[in-house]
Amino acid sequence: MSNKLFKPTKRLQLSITGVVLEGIISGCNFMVLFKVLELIFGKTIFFGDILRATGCLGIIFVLRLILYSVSYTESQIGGAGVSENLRVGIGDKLRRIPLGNFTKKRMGYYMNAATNEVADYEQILTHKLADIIKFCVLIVVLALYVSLKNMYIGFIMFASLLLLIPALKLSFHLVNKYGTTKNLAREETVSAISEYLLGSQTLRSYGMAGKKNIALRNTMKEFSNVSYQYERALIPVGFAFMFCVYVGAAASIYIAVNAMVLQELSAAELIVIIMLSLFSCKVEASLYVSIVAYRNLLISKSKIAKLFDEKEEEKGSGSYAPETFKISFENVNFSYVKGERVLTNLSFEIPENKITAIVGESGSGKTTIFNLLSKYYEADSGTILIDHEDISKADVETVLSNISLVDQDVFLFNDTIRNNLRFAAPTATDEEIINACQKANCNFIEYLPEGINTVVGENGNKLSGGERQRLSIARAILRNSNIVLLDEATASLDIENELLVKKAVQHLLELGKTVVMIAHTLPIVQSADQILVIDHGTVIEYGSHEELLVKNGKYTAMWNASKLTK
Ligand SMILES: Nc1ncnc2c1ncn2[C@@H]1O[C@H](COP(=O)(O)OP(=O)(O)OP(=O)(O)O)[C@@H](O)[C@H]1O
Repeated sequence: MSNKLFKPTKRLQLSITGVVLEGIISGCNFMVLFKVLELIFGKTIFFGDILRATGCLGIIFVLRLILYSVSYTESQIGGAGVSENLRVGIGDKLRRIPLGNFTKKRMGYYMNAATNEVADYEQILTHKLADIIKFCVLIVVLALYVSLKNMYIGFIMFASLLLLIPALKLSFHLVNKYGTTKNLAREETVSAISEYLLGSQTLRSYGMAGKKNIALRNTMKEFSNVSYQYERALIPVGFAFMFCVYVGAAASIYIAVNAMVLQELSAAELIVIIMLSLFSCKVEASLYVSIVAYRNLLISKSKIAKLFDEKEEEKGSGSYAPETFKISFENVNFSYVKGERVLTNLSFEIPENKITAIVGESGSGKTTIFNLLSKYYEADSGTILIDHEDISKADVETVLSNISLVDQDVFLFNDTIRNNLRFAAPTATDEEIINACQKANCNFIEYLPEGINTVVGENGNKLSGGERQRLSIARAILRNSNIVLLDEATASLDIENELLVKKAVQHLLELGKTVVMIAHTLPIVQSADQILVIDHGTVIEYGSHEELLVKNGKYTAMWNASKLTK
């Protein structure tokens, strides 16, 4: 599929033909010049000849201008078309890549692929390919033309063209070595910039923004160092190649002068051959630079192709249609990094239509449980069931259709409250939206001048943390999924907001949802039907608040500690 996306469109192929033709026609200027020189040296030039020559040069100029303008426009349109197809293709591919792949580091890779790499590939199509073909054809035509005048000079021109082979072989080796590193450094820079932009508020508050941000500066410095190394490695090869080409041109001029002395060449032929020898040096230099740049830009193409080859989420291989929403983990093992176990033989049951709270020390694996349940990651072994249906047999979308996640980082679009909620249920009526807002205790909407038509600002920055949190619960209610996961949903809230969120969660229960919440503050989990205490990726205690206190274990210790910090 990806090969199809890389293919130049018909318009682009046409524009390449146009550029090549324009290049060949430019060579005709020399023929007109040659004719004029012959007439001058033969002392047979008349005013009419000058007019005719000027007319020919004019026609060549107009033809070139038309071909160039049409080809340039067509190549830009065709190139933009291929870029658009590639970017749409990348967007579609990203939809099928496991969600767990979207780490901060990988984000830079994906962003770089969709922006810089595609732009580089567009350059291959709009400039480099046509230039390479044009220069190749032009230089062969010139060498053939010169061969007709003097075969030795023609031979030198062909020989210097052959010098391209070792020069390019060596350059390609260097491009592969330094170009790949340069490409990686660019990826790192994109990652660092996006991380910097996302965290700019925090960085500013610590006075680490702008030039003071050493990490970002180092990444940029590394990129400019690698770019410098790349150029420095290539310059000697290019210089040696051009030196040989100019020595060849000097030899051609020497042979041509001798041939004129021996009266084998006319003065007009001598002048044209000198001009063509020097012109072909320039064309060869451009050809060399274009091919090396083309090879470098191909790294971008292979990067995009690699993205298209990335492993996709497993398609659902069996039937999956839970009727109830009891959740079971059976002997689940999982590691993010090979050898570093995060969940070990984890087994538990979460009853339907009840609140289950997951507590445990930081890093014990609570969020990881949610990550596996939402299929952001796949378990290494063991089974995760929703109503006896193995979620590994279902598509991510199918599993997520039953789950709503409310976490600390509520994502809101810079749009109205109505539209922010409606994306959870596109067909929801205003009445249903208002109803969900009431159930989620979003009473603040009543005080907004435009009610649900109020624009919430970029990522909801016109709302408080508690208001955003309750909107997120309203979204979950509107979505009407049977399982609601709350990951530290009240962590950053004051007592008043925490209470409102608690009430909203209670509403979820009334709606018959299976609610699972991760919470650090134990008072909020006190009323949960079941509490799972996680330690080092395994359940060490479970039961209600009262049952756990009787056990006098880890939960009791946590409970006592929480009372002390009050
Ligand atoms: N994407 C990741 N890649 C590698 N390791 C990870 C990743 N996410 C979490 N971990 C590690 O897995 C372990 C469990 O993390 P998890 O986020 O599940 O803990 P948690 O109990 O939710 O912690 P907290 O209460 O602090 O949020 C931690 O040691 C953490 O460093």
